[in-house]
Amino acid sequence: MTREPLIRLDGVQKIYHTRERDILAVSDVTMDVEEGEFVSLVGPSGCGKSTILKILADLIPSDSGTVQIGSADAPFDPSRDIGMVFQQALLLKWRRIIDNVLLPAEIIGLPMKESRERAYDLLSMVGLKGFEDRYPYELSGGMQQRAAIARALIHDPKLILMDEPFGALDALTREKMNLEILRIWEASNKTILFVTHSIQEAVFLGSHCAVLTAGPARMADYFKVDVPYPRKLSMKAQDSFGAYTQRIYSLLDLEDSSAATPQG
Ligand SMILES: Nc1ncnc2c1ncn2[C@@H]1O[C@H](COP(=O)(O)OP(=O)(O)OP(=O)(O)O)[C@@H](O)[C@H]1O
Repeated sequence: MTREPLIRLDGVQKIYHTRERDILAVSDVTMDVEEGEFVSLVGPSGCGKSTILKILADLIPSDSGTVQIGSADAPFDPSRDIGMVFQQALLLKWRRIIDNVLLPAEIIGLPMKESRERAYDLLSMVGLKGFEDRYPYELSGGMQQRAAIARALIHDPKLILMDEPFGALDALTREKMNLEILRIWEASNKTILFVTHSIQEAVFLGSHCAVLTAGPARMADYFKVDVPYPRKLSMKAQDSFGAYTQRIYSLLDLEDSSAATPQG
């Protein structure tokens, strides 16, 4: 028996209606995401990446096509089963780190004793053991983003949506966080959809890559990245890795499209 995908998008389209004009933000996005996958959504600014995450989070409706998350056997409730991480950590500056991590649990109304224990475990998992009682201003940008990741995991969601989570970090911290997020993904067994502008980051992290193009917004490709985990930064120098980044450069018209590309 084949397992149903966690997410099934089929012909999804989104048009924003403004006073001046209609904006085709997403045109015909089709993809299946199996539980436990790490899917990178890569593309230029304005190609509709955030719009896709908003549709998945049930924050906005799509205009046509099918959006299915979960199944009759495994129902999915966006308010409980999704954790979100944004470009900015968005921690409440008057709350200690532990209390920031506990915020979604408080909002949903989860039992506090168990949640507090889980928050300590998560902060340890993201490398913030010993920083539980600090305030956000006492942490670096990378540490704040780790706290935001712990907060996204506190209610044990099935799906993590990450919108350019490392976009505001310096290059070295970003590479370190790339390794961290893979470690957290492997330890937590979650399904992750990860939006990025960085082609290198998309390939390095993803078990699959969805490539979106702007003008008009459309899904140009969806392929499996056949590079084994655990991934190491040195893998970026491998031919197979380069072939995947080349494939995306070609799709985005950033490179000579005659270069060889792997089949996914
Ligand atoms: N609420 C809105 N009303 C009108 N247009 C919108 C709205 N939100 C997004 N858009 C437009 O839809 C298109 C896709 O936007 P979206 O934010 O999804 O792109 P993106 O790929 O996430 O961009 P970026 O990488 O710059 O964050 C853009 O042209 C944007 O201007």
